[in-house]
Amino acid sequence: MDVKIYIPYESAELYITQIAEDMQTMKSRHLEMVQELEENFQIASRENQERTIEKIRSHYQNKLNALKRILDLYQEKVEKKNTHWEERITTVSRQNERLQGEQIAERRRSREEALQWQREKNKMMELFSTRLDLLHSHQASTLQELQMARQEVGKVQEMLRNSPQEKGQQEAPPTDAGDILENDNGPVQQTEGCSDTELPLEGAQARLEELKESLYKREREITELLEAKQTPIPPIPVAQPSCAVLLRIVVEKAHDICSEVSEARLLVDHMFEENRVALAQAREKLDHMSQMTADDNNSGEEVNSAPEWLDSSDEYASNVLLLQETLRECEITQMALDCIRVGDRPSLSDCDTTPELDEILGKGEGVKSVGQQLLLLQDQLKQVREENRKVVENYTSERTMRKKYYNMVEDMKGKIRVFCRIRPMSRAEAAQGGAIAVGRLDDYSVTVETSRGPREFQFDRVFSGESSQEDVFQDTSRLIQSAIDGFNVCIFAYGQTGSGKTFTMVGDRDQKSPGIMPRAFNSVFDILQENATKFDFKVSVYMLELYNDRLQDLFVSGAEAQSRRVEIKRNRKGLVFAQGAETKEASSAGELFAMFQQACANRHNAATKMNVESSRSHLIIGIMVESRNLTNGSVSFGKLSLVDLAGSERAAKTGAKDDQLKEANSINKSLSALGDVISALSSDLPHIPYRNSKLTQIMQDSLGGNAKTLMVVNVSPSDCNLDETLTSLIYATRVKTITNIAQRNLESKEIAQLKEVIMKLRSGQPVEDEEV
Ligand SMILES: Nc1ncnc2c1ncn2[C@@H]1O[C@H](COP(=O)(O)OP(=O)(O)OP(=O)(O)O)[C@@H](O)[C@H]1O
Repeated sequence: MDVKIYIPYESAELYITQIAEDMQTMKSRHLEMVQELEENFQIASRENQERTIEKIRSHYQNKLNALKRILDLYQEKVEKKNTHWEERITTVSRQNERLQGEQIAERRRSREEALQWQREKNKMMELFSTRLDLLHSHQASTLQELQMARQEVGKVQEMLRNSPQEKGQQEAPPTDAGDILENDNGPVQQTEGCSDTELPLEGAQARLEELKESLYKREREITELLEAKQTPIPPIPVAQPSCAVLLRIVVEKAHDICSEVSEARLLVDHMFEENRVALAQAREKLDHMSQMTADDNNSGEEVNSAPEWLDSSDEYASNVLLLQETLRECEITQMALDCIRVGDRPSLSDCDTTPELDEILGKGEGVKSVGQQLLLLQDQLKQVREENRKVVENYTSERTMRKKYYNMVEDMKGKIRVFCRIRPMSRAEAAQGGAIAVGRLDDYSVTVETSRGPREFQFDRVFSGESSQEDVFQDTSRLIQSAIDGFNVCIFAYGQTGSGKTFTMVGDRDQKSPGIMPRAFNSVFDILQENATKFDFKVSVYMLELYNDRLQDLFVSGAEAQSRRVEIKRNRKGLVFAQGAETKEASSAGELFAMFQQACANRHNAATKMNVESSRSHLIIGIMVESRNLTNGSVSFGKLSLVDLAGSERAAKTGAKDDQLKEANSINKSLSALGDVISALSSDLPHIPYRNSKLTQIMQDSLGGNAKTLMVVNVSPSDCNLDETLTSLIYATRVKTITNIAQRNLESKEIAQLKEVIMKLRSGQPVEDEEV
């Protein structure tokens, strides 16, 4: 049964109002809760996001750390390899030097031997000419006698011809003569008559005999003389001990090289093997030929007759000779190579008593063969040296290439490039008796002899005292192109006073050897000229001096310079500019150079103990190049800063007093501020103290900034300046680790146009509609 409860209207209204109010309260509470929940959700999602970000960050940090570790490992490896190669190079260069020394000694020895040979030859020539003279005189007298003999023979023949006639005349009339003959006295008379006619004949015969005898005698003498002429020249007494020593030294040295240089050892082994094969082949061929000769001899009818082909061909004989010669050479080479490999020390007496060698050398030609053998060994030594040289060359070029690519990578990373230039020893240093303590090892390394042994430094390029201004500039010209392409480029020289900074940056006094600055002026305008069809260029320049911590405009002099206030400012992009300094436009290298000369004339120089024309200020030249691309209208702004720093110095050493002492203090202060900036940058410190000096303020965009920077560290080679040189080199090494963030200053056509409009508006010029 339904029970109905009636609530009075007022109460019901009250309840309903109450319920409505409660519901309203609940709703607002719910809304609050929803809002709270939403807020919580947002907080939670933000936290989530942050956690994710943190996770990603740590992930990448880990990755970065891993990469860093890999890089470190790689660098360590590279350094290890570097040291390994350097050691090898040092060993090889030392060997090379030793070999060169030996070569000189050998050359001297062979010159002496050649002189001795010459003397002996002259002696023999004299002997020959006296013999020839003798022969000639003999020949002349023989001819004379022959003439005489011929006359005598003529006479005898005449007499012989006349005698039968006379006989006929005597026998012809059968007269009294026969009677006479028949007389008792007749035969006597006849005999007498006969003996009268035969007497001259007998005399002629005797004379003939005499002549014959004399002719034989002459003939014998001439034959003897001729024979004497044909007898071999007695062996020239070459200084055998020197040969023996030379042979021993050559073999010893070759063995030393082989034991120290593995490539040489391999080469000798290879040569030995090749020679062994050649020797076997030559022997085989010679055996074969002798066998053929013997066969032909046996098959021939006459035992002693030579084979047909032997008779018919001279070629055969010469082939045999050639083969014998080859065999002999191979055998000598074999012995020499064996000695070199094993390290035997042959002496000439050994050679003389070794029957094997006797056989090879040939008894009568001992001296000549030793000479030949020496020549052979010298040839081989030359070959080994040549190979050695090639190996060294390969090492060097490989090392150079590696460093070149390493530098390129560093350059791309934005590392500041550092060149080191060692100037020649100055007269003052030579007079002080200073020894050379700093030297260039190769294109990239410099070595310093310190009291604790040699210390090596690596740079992007190293120039020695012999390097020309052109050599130094050649490697900097790439940066000038960068300045024109819209980069900020800074080239500065650093080093102790008198180390050659001004020589490097400016050149010598009369500009016979211009330095980087004048060369850069030419180079800028040469590049502009080359690109004149593609770009429109504008070149402007300021030249400043930082003297006693005060910036001075070098385009003005005297009182005006004193009154003008030049301040270092940086634009929004962080680029440094000199406010208050005059900026002049230049349209040619000549014009720029004239401005430079004017500026140099206003610069502060003074003589110090260390340098007769010491720069007492820092010279700063800024060349701004604005180039408008004629094809796309884009504009780029590049700045080439060229800085010749004043020299760091020790007051005591330079002999500075009064004003000069003040100058020196100011220079040293600014340089030490520069040192602090370099230290902070190289140690990655959060704060870089650029503001400590005007010099560091000027160089702010070049060191750790957005410029491409090249520093030339100049050093003296003398041990008198060893401390300063070491300090400079250590600083320079630190600078090398600083990374810049080089950026191109490029604006699109539109921005460039708008800027132009603003400029026009500022200067109150009218602006066309289409310009905007
Ligand atoms: N590479 C070089 N070849 C020949 N002479 C040199 C070379 N470098 C320097 N010199 C000579 O050495 C002397 C000192 O050089 P320089 O004036 O350039 O030194 P610096 O470092 O600028 O000195 P400072 O800091 O005192 O101005 C000069 O006479 C210069 O001609």
